[in-house]
Amino acid sequence: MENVANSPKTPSAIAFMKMHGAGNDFVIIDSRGRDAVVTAKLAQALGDRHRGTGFDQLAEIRDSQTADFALDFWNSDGSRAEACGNATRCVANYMMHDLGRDALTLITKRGLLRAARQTDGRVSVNMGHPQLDWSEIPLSHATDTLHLPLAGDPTAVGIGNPHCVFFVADADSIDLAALGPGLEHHPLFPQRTNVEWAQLIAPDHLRMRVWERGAGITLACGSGTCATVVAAHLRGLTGRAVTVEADGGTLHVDWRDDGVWLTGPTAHIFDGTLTPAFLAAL
Ligand SMILES: N[C@@H](CCC[C@H](N)C(=O)O)C(=O)O
Repeated sequence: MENVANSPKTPSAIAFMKMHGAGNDFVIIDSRGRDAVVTAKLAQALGDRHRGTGFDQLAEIRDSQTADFALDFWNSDGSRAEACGNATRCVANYMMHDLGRDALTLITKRGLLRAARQTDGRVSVNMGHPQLDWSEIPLSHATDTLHLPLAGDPTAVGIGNPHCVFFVADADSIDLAALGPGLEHHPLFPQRTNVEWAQLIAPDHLRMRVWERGAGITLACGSGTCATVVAAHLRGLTGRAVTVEADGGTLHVDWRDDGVWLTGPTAHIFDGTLTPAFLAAL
């Protein structure tokens, strides 16, 4: 991918939107009708909460031949992500307003996804079928993904991106900053992993906290919420339709025959422009 600062095609200023879904916050750049402008360097610089805008993920909207639009994701450390449920819901809502529709399709590294606005204004996305085989998640070697060979007996689930889900008695007592980095970089996960700690409240209700790969502690994680409900159901703790309380808000997951549906609130907070000086300094 070309470097923003060095590309002759790079706009001298780049417009962006700031959005969040249950406190999981995003910068969105709409690159429909032009070449992509986001690079790892731009994501890293912009993700700095003091010298940039700060965000958990940066998403770039692209033209697509096969869906209403395409979406690429970067974490705040500059790494790419295959999936981001909450950013997908936020962008889908913006695009549904833009296109005057209540439903649409989009393409991510995860594949073709469907999104729809509910009558109460919440936005749902079908995140596809979960990956349960060690090689798909991926793990570094063949092992039982329902009971990983790690202290705390977590479950691994792929939602296009890797997740490691622990079931604990009290999610609020977990020191995310102390445990997250070691698990994210554990050799069992060759592409690193997102980590969730979930507490059972009822068979249709969980409390969940998260350490995100490439972003650290975040207030919610859509794909992590999907992975948690899949893991909880497979371990016999919950049904397939579960409300999940994250630190930043409430999300709902329904694991249906056509895939895992994630539903929740979205918010468009403000719009801004990256200045020529910021872009030139990259
Ligand atoms: N916030 C996300 C997940 C973002 C990507 C993740 N950090 C990764 O690297 O896989 C969500 O809402 O799904």
